[in-house]
Amino acid sequence: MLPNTDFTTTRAFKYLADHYIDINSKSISEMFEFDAERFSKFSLKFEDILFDYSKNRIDEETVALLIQLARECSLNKAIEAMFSGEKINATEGRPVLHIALRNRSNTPIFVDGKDVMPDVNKVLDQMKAFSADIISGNWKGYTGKAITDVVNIGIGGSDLGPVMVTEALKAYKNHLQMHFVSNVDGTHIVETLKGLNPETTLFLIASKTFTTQETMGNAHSARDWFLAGGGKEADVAKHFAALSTNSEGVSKFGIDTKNMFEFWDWVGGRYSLWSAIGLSIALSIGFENFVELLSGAHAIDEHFKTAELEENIPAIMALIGIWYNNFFEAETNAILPYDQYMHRFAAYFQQGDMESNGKHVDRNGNAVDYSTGPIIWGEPGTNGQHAFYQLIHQGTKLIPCDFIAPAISHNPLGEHHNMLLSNFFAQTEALMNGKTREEVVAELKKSGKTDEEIEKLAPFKMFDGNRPTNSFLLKEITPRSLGSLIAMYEHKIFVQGIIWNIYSFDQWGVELGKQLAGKILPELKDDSEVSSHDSSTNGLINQYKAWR
Ligand SMILES: O=P(O)(O)OC[C@H]1O[C@@](O)(CO)[C@@H](O)[C@@H]1O
Repeated sequence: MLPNTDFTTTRAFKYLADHYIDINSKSISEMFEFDAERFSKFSLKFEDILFDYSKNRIDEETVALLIQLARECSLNKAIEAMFSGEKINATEGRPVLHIALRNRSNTPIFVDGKDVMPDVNKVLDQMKAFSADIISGNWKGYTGKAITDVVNIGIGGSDLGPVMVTEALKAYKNHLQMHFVSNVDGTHIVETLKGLNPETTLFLIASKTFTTQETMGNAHSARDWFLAGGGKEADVAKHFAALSTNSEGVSKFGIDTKNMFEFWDWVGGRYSLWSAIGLSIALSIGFENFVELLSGAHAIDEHFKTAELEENIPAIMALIGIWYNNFFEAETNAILPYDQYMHRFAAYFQQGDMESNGKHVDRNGNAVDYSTGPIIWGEPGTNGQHAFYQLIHQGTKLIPCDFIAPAISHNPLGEHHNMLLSNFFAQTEALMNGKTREEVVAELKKSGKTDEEIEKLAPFKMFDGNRPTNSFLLKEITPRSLGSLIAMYEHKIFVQGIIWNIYSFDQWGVELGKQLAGKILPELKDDSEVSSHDSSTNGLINQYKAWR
């Protein structure tokens, strides 16, 4: 069982509340001034990833108290419970074992007395063979042509992970054109299928439950498109595969279950890219690179399981996040990858983090009286600098930021990477140091402004600084390093959920909207006036009917 501690009643919490006053009496830049060793004290390296957390509003006492907090919340016991297959997803009665999907050491992991690894490896072998067939052109469509385009149809965890990884690892892609359809808005599938040839298109219907409205709607439309384009019912098996836990639903849809790649209910949707859901990744970058991705994540799993908390990167990430979330009342966390290929990384962790820890009830079923999951957002650098960095630098909200960058670009072009990285380094420095009034006045004087102009302008050009950031510098974004980075964030989410005493692996909050949509859909079938809702919903529906 998971521990069940109210972290706000721990001694560490009380000490941290007192320490908050102390840490606010000094700035990050002052702490650097007084400690030449600060960078080495507050940075960790894992293989070719440097995690620098020194530009935070912390000192050694902060870190010690945060680690004490983790200990008082029995974090290590919780880690052990997850890795040993305990049913820690208690409201669904399931283990949480995405770590088994990438368990490259093949140590047995038991669920209900059965080692799951043989099944995991069986599906990996099936993915390997299938990927090789498609990539090599051995697999032929109904007119005998090789597959050229792959369309993954899925949403949430059945889309965001494959999209993020295939984009982040585009430098490793082969000749196959990858497409992703997720939204039930007809535009998404219509625009995606434009220009595709049914003879050479493979559809992956990615759905853990095989019941999700958007995915099933798009899957049926894809099949209609295929049949309208010349395919026959008998040809569906050559152009459709399913990635799911629901074999009954798959065969009911008409997909040959030999083209079904199964996974299990102990894989959460937002943690499923390592499973059969990752088939589009393997098709795009090759199975060997997919295994490298798994291996990178597995290396972090071992690190997370064994490293002392003081050197445990996911634990430190999580604890610093709790420091800002629960003591500085920071409501959001920005993830800012300085790499264009990583443009969907923040979006991926919007689901990963917010669907895991966006909870208001603790593990006893009681409403919490403290803040839980942060709002995750972000865009690649340097674009964000021209969009929302004004608020991060001079706004009234504290926004802890994670900056991520590779030292080596996959597209070295002149000075571009130096320009990109100069911004990566400068932004965290600027957020920390700010700009004092004296510096502003000196600058304005030098530019020839009069004293009166300086007096007027100075307040607007000052930066109070002391705005915290983490920096992740990767040697290069490779399948392995990306796998490690994703796993770091996954385990950060786990640690925060344990300390907030919430269940991070169910998602009951997504059900109500779906239920109400299911009630409204039949009302939209005809043009009769609707009056079964509040006046706003009735008004909106009836205007929709009048206009459509
Ligand atoms: O993979 P599937 O079963 O189609 O679910 C898709 C997504 O829908 C959810 O909102 C759950 O309903 C996400 O948790 C999940 O990743």
